[in-house]
Amino acid sequence: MAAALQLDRVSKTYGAKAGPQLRAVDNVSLVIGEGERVALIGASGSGKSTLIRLAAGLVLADARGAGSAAVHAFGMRVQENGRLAREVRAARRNIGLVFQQFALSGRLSVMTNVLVGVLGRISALRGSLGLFNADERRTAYAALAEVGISQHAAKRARELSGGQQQRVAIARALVQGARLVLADEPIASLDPKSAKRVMDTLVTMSRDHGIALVVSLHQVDYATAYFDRVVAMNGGRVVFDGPASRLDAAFLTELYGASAEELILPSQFAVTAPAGADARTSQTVS
Ligand SMILES: Nc1ncnc2c1ncn2[C@@H]1O[C@H](COP(=O)(O)OP(=O)(O)OP(=O)(O)O)[C@@H](O)[C@H]1O
Repeated sequence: MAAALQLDRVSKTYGAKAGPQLRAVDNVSLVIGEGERVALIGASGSGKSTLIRLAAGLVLADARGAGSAAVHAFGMRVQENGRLAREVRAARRNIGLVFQQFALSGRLSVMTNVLVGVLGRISALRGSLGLFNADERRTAYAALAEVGISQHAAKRARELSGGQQQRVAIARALVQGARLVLADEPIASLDPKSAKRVMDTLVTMSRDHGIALVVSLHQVDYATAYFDRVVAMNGGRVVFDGPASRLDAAFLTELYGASAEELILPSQFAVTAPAGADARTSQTVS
């Protein structure tokens, strides 16, 4: 069975060759299994967003010679050797994005934003005219109900709170039929209650539909409460890949440096994962 996501020797260097260069991601190889849930943690600037963008083919990896750097999703090539693959569109159909920057169209209705999820499956003409059929509308409404915001279906997306907008993006991924969801800091700038709601929704979606989930997070307590597997980055490299239970305070303090206190110790609020979300359920971080 092909992995949901496979990164092979992927690096990303920013900056012109002549000028100062910064290696945001440094030779990362990673395999995420089907239905697996992984939290990506690390200090600001450690490369989490760049890695997620590389996985989605939104950022091109450094070219390093034939076959040396590649990204595959469900066995389909996303990019290879610094170029987008020919089959990238097909590969992306399996990948749902919950990103702040690629969020919603604020002036369109919540329903229409969710229906964008079907665009990969219907003709460009029907999509551009917004001619969605009754079945597609029913599916979109069901997805909104599943994430708990169907009552807002007719509102403009910009009228919703940040957390509700993230849940619209999750509904869009469901309608898309995504088998892997990449969420880049989905709870950054949300209040604790909304953050928990969004995390609950993501993990429940993953569990109920067998969707693999990769979530970058600033807050370590959410990573340990919701995820079995944690990947930690530092300076563009993967410095830890294993069960959340193996993360200890000394490692985390080193990982987060000066910001450790604010991000790890002590938590201002208890983070409790939904029942059965993962191995470390109902964990209270103190
Ligand atoms: N488009 C870009 N051009 C130049 N440098 C970039 C670009 N995007 C990211 N970087 C740099 O690459 C490094 C990694 O950034 P990235 O956003 O991936 O880190 P991050 O771990 O997601 O950080 P944060 O938690 O603050 O979002 C940083 O030093 C950042 O300044």
